[in-house]
Amino acid sequence: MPKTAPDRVPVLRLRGLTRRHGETVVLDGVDLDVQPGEAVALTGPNGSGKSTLLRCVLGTEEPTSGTVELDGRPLDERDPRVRSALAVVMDDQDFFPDLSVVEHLDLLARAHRVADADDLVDDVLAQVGLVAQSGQLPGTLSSGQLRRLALAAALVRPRRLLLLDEPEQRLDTEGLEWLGARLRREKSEGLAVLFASHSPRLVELVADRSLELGRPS
Ligand SMILES: Nc1ncnc2c1ncn2[C@@H]1O[C@H](COP(=O)(O)OP(=O)(O)OP(=O)(O)O)[C@@H](O)[C@H]1O
Repeated sequence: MPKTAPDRVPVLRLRGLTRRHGETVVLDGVDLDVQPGEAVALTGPNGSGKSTLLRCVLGTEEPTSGTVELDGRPLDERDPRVRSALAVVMDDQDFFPDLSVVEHLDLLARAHRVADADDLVDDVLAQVGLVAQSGQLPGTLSSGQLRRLALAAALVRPRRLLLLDEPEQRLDTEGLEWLGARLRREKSEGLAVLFASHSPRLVELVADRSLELGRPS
C-alpha cells in the first residue's frame, strides 16, 4: 500500500517551486508534499537552495514561479491560520536584547494564547537545558545556548509544521541526540517537519525521506 494516500491533504505542498536570481537558477521546479507526522530533510551542498526553499515556505522570499500550499490553501502570511501553523527556527534568529530567556518564551506563549503558558514554558526550559540560564539576557548566552533558545521558542507555540534551518548548528553531541529525539516526538504527535541539515546523524534520526538539492546552475 502506498505510504501516502492520494486524497490526503498534506500539511505542506510545493508545486513547481522555482527561484532565480538573474541567470542563476537556485530552485528549479521543486515538487514536495509533507504529510502530518512526517519529516523531510533538505540536503545538498552549500548554496544548493535549502534556506531559499525554507524562506519561500515561510513567505519571507517570493518564488519566481510555482506554488506553496499549507493545509491545501495558498500561503498567505496575513491569514492567522497560516501564522499559527508555522513554527520556525532559522539561521539568523534575532532576540530582544533586553528580554531574558524566560521572558522571551513567556511572551511567545502568551501571544499565541497557549493554555497553561507558565507550565509549558517551564517544561520547555527544562527540555532544552536552559533552566539555569532562564534569567539571562540573550547577549550573555553561548552560541549553543542561543540555538537552544531558538528551538525553545518554536516549542512554546502552536504549530502544525516545523521549519528548521540547520537546527544542529552549534549543538554539542548530547544536544544533537536530544534534538533528534525531540523531533521524533513532534512527528509522533502528528506534526510535519521540514528541515535543512548538513548532519547525517540528524537526518538518520529524524527524516522519513530526504530531498537532495543540487548546486545552482
Ligand atoms: N540576493 C541574491 N542574489 C544572488 N544570489 C543569491 C541571492 N540570495 C541567495 N543567492 C544564492 O542562492 C543560492 C542558494 O542559497 P541558500 O542560502 O538557499 O543555500 P543553502 O543550500 O541554504 O546553503 P548552505 O548549506 O550554505 O546554508 C546561493 O548560491 C546564493 O548565493
